[in-house]
Amino acid sequence: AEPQGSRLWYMTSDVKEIAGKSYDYIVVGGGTTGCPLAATLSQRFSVLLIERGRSPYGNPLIVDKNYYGFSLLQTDKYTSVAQSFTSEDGVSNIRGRVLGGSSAINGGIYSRARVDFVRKAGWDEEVVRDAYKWVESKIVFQPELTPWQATTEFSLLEAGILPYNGFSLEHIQGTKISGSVFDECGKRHTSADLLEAGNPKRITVLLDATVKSIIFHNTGNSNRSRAHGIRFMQSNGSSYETHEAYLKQPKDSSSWGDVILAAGALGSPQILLLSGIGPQNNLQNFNIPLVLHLKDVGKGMQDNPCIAILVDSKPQNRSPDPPQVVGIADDFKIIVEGGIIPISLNKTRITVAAKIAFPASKGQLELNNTDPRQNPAVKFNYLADEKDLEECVKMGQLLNRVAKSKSIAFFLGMEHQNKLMSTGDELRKFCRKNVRTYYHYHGGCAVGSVVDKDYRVYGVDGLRVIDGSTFSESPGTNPMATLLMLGRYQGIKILRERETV
Ligand SMILES: Cc1cc2nc3c(=O)[nH]c(=O)nc-3n(C[C@H](O)[C@H](O)[C@H](O)COP(=O)(O)OP(=O)(O)OC[C@H]3O[C@@H](n4cnc5c(N)ncnc54)[C@H](O)[C@@H]3O)c2cc1C
Repeated sequence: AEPQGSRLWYMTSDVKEIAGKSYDYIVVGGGTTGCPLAATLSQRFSVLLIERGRSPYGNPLIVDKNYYGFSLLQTDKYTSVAQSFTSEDGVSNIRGRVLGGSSAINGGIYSRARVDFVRKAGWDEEVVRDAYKWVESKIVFQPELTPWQATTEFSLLEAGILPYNGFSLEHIQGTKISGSVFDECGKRHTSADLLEAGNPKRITVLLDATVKSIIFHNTGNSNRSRAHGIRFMQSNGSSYETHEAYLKQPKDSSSWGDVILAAGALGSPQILLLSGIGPQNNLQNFNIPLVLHLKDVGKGMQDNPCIAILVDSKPQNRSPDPPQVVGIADDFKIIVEGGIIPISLNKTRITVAAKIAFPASKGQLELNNTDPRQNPAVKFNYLADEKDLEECVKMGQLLNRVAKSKSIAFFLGMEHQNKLMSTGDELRKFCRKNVRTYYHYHGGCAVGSVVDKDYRVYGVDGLRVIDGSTFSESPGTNPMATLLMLGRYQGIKILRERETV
């Protein structure tokens, strides 16, 4: 068993211990959405939560704010807590690979989605509110501003991002201090901490195990396939050594549980494809037997285009400082944050970065090999749509105003030194050349095209996807809060569904 402090639920890295066992629910991916989902389902059902990465507990790269950003620098192919990938656009990016998922490596900003996003999603507003509050009572904190964050706050106000809204978890126009998953002692609380709110006797966490595919059986007379279990391997073991775990199958099939993919915007479409669900031609290229031709798996991939300015003129050795203050500008279309980010083990840069909240450009994800541990091929088509390019110009103008603010000059002890772009043409060129990620990528298993409004995969039984891959558009604000909420929300919905069976 893995070290887990005083935690009561069972956690192991021994794949053989789990092989052959059956559970009411199998949640694939112990990330931002998967942990609250597993915790909630465990209130009544046995749950296997299977995660390809290791434990976050006791790892300073994850839990200690002083090491914020270091986990993004130290990536390797199969075991580091962050896995790097480069999209086909040539932009380098990161995904979480640890219990807690990307909530264990991210900037920690916690901000609820607006009510219009919730309404458009068709969610029950009261259950959403309760689910947000459930998360917030456990892992969300009001930050005390660091000197650089206080400077960011003043510079955003000087740049005209008004009004000043003080501390707020809501997504409101202007400048606000946001919630954070770092507590007052600088300790990060990941989604894994939410497992403590479940029933420990019914949760089994299998770490260091990568799911290769879903096991399907044909049901009854119909030709419909039903998920029956999963195939998995030791994450750093041989891909030829495969194990299986199953869903319990009580006599009454109406009380069967589900395999639920919560493997993130890259992981969930990848597992569907590896399991034979997706566009036929992509599966044929890799000789994967077709279970269901579902053309939209991997479609609609989006990443919010970002541009950033370096505020300091050269690398220094400051303490890393994740964002605490957010500017929400241009009628919610632009989000701005500042941070101090390590660029090597002893050098940092001070940055202010802005993202396009609702990009129009979309791309796609495809398999490029059949190893579930490797990244699939993904293209986001950053700024391909002219509207995104024009929004990027506005972001550039806004960042220029922030960089030239008196607050930043005061913090640095001098005027901003770096050359700023000013004309539309210069900024367009700058955007095209320097577009990068804000790490808020999503899509690939969108509601309405791959999963239905209950997050069940179309055309098969016993299989759902619940995570960032299901977003057909960005929540506008930082997505973590809404994904934590979504795990809890869908868990509650499933429990309620089962009550009526
Ligand atoms: C560097 C960075 C900074 C960010 N900053 C912020 C921020 O400050 N605020 C904010 O709101 N958002 C932020 N985000 C975005 C946010 O963290 C993500 O959108 C969100 O965490 C995604 O949640 P998810 O549940 O969809 O996926 P994840 O949390 O990534 O979870 C997916 C899990 O599935 C596991 N998995 C994948 N494939 C398999 C497999 N085959 N078998 C077993 N397990 C598998 C992964 O290891 C991972 O643990 C940031 C993201 C990054 C990367």
